[in-house]
Amino acid sequence: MAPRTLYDKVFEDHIVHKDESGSYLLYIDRHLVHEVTSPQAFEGLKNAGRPVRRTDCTLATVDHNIPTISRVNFKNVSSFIDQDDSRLQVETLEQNVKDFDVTYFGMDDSRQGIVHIVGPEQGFTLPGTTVVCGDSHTSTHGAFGALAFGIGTSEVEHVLATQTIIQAKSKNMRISVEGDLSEGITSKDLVLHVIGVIGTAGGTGCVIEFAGKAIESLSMEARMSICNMAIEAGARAGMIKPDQTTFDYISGRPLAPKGAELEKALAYWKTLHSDEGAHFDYDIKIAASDIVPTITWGNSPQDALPITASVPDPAHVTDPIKKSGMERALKYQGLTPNTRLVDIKIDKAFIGSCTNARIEDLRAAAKVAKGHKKADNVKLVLIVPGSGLIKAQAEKEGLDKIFEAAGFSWREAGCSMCLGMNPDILDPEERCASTSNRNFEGRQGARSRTHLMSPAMAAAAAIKGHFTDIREFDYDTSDEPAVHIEHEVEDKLLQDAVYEHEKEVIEDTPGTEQERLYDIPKEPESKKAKTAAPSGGIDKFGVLTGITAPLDKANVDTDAIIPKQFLKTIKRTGLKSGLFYEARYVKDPVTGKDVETDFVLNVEPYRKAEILLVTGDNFGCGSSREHAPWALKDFGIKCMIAPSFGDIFYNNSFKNGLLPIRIPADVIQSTLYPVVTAGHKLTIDLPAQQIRDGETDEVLVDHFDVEEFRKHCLVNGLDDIGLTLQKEEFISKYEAVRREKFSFLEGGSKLIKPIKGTKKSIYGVKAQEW
Ligand SMILES: CC(C)[C@H](C(=O)O)[C@@H](O)C(=O)O
Ligand code: SF4
Repeated sequence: MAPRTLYDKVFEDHIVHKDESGSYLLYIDRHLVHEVTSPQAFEGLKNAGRPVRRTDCTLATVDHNIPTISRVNFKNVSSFIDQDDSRLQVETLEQNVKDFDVTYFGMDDSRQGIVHIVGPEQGFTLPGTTVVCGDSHTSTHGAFGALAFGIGTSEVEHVLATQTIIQAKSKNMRISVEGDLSEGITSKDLVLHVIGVIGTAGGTGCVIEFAGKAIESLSMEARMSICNMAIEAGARAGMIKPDQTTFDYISGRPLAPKGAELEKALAYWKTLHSDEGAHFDYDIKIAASDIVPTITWGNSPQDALPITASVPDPAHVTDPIKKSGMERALKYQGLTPNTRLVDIKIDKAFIGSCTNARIEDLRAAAKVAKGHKKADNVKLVLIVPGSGLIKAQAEKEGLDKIFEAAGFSWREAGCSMCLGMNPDILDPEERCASTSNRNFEGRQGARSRTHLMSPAMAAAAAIKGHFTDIREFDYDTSDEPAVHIEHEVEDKLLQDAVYEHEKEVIEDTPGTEQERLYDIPKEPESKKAKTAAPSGGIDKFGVLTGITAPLDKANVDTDAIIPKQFLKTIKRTGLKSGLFYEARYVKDPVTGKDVETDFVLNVEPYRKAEILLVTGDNFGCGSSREHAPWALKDFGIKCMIAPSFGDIFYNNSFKNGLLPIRIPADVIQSTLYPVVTAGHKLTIDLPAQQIRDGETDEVLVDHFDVEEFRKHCLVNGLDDIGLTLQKEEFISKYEAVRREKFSFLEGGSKLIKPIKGTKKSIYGVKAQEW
């Protein structure tokens, strides 16, 4: 057999079926679910009378919408969450997990937390598995050597119904970080540096394997931070080969295999590495010694600079798209070119998110905060642990006390100010030192200004009141040992906790030990997918002649296409007014009402545009929110043309009957843009894969690429869940083989019983006082 990459191996081990057009049906081992991207998927199942195929492969928690204030008085979601739409989304999930028998960690369960923290923490995420979630940062789980990627809501429904996903094979990219990281340099600096080098579109169409000595010497927490941000480099997924560090992390976790099954798993996991001589489409080398403390200045994660640098000056940029992008970012961020980064003052700091809210991150921040107080100009420092268990662990180590003594605010677990779907947001023009992963316009609140950095750097900025080079920070080293917990001690704590919890589960579960641990709970025959209703169908796409709106911008993220406040709906429609909301409206200072700007879609004739012609790369990057294509569709857009698209957005568009077309930037500039700006419509002929001038019928693009299977579905208006269910025979066959070969994956989340209402932490300490 030819040498294969880590990605090739995991991909190939999950192929259920390959059709003639070259499209694959992949089996999904682990499906994580949260409240924002699941309501419409469960609704779809209900409408079609479909069950969740593998409840044991599905695990749900709640994270985006929940307040992070103390839960001392928590009774239930209805009385605890004030915001109506947030409450509705959480309540809808709670109803759905009951209706579909999905294991759920709710707000009264100390295992609740950010979905990407909970999966690994429970041992649900395992090497060599396929992991999906309706969330772009699912790439996090790739740190275990899993193939993990974000999906849209239609795909969530597809996975719930069929336990499979339709996929094209991505390209292989390797980023090797050679040598040792310098003292004080963290995984966050490393990943920001990498994105600064390859750009936010650098990984488009690829799965990135992070390799090299610097990566291998990192802890699992640090590896997760890196894979977490692979999506910010535009990649489909990030992966790191599993090794002893991985196996040690997994061992003893509640859902990890045990005994003979663990031995069997280890034998397989040890084969998961790229073979000598395996082919990589792109092979990038980075010297670890080049990496210094890194922070972002603009509105894209690629706007990363060493802390020793100054704000860039657009006067030195020649490329017109880059120059105007830079000018816009500087204006938005309220920055003056050539100001030293260390001279920029902050208003708030946020230490949290699925990138940096693990115990190691909190320890790093506490080490900096110890013995200090936040600066007077800093109004708020939010410390938001990634899960209830991390919170409990931090409290056991006394980190909460260190933070409180420094004047920081110690909170309950959730996504919090990373996205601000809950009440934790910045006020307009406030500047935040943030450990999250996205610095998009409006990300942390309308007109908010975000700068990404490591936990230690964010804590140092909070103490000093301005960005600070952590290498020059004055640590209170005399107290350091009190904060630093030896790994062995920590591991022991975790092991005890896990076993204690597991005993509880096993005692409650009938059957033999082997059955209890490894058997899939039997679905009643009547609930099997066979009963599924026929395909629902999508709008057909044939030949479209439509008004085409030009959009002269690169890296348009899905946060910009549809901001977070519109994600709280539990429906797929009604999003028209939210489309490009921040760009289309400004608030009238007197009346407080929305007033239209001169954004292209507010101008005639583009109010009736059906096609969007984007000149810059990477349209629809970032978040997996399917609300972006829903909003475009609601507006009337049916086709988007751009040099490249964010992977998840590209997929989501097809699922909704929208056609994204990739056309090289120079062809757009030289051929399409002049026709469109001259006021001509375009004709998109999908069957012929051609673009013509809508007025003269002149052929402008003789051939554009589109995968055969996607074209087939679009032209015929086919719903792919219906199509996949016709492949039941292949799915069952794969499952039979999987039961033998990967027996250590059986049982999944059903090995844990929901312990709703429990006040007990698995650490055996009083984690929360509710
Ligand atoms: C809500 C969800 C769709 C979104 C994502 O996909 O990333 C969110 O987690 C984010 O970080 O923007
Ligand atoms: S990126 Fe932020 S909002 Fe998205 S899952 Fe992670 S913590 Fe939550």
